Amino acid sequence: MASATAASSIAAPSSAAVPQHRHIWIITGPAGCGKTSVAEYLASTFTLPYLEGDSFHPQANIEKMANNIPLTDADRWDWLILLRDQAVAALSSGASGVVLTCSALKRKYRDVIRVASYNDNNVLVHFIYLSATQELLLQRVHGRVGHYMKDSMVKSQFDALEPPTVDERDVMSVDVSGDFASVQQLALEVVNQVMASDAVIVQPTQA
Ligand SMILES: Nc1ncnc2c1ncn2[C@@H]1O[C@H](COP(=O)(O)OP(=O)(O)OP(=O)(O)O)[C@@H](O)[C@H]1O
Ligand SMILES: O=C(O)[C@H](O)[C@@H](O)[C@H](O)[C@H](O)CO
Repeated sequence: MASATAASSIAAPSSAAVPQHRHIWIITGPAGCGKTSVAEYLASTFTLPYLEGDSFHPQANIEKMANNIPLTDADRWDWLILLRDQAVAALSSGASGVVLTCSALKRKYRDVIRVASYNDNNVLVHFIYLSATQELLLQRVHGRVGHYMKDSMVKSQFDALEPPTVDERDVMSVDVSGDFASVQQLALEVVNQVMASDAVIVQPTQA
């Protein structure tokens, strides 16, 4: 039978896993892949600020998309730089990480966000790419109500898309063909893996 002694009943100070970096988590993929629900889930699970990339588009971009006109590279540059600046600002305000949604369809768009870590060695950028077929996203966008982006725009998103390649080592791909709960679980596993590899174990200082 275990018996607690006076000495063993005093809890020893425990070691702690402390992240070495601050993290920008970008949830990416074409319209309708589920960026919003994954981002909200991760932000609430890890208590991080959440930036909805679409809400930073200038009105001219929203009007184009609402009128079924795909954005060009020129339409996106300033928006991408603004998203990067907003993410960096969230970290500068003291957050240990920030979750950002951004379609980031092309490699050069992802490169714009990557600059955040070139400018600050304490910052790591990670892309969680929500992978789906065009057919599935057509169905999901078709079923969505009250959004300016209609299913007629899904094809143009895939035309522009440059799916991340294996040499983009900061990208983790998540298959979103499952239901909400299973997609959220896959995204959670990805974040947990990165956080585990970034952690150092800090032993408590002895009094
Ligand atoms: N795993 C899922 N299973 C079923 N439906 C889903 C799933 N994920 C998202 N949806 C639905 O698909 C639609 C598109 O999802 P959502 O708006 O989150 O995508 P998004 O990537 O944020 O899109 P956008 O870039 O256009 O803002 C929504 O109606 C959402 O409820
Ligand atoms: O780069 C783009 O073409 C845009 O960011 C789009 O992806 C939309 O903002 C989004 O899909 C809204 O539905």
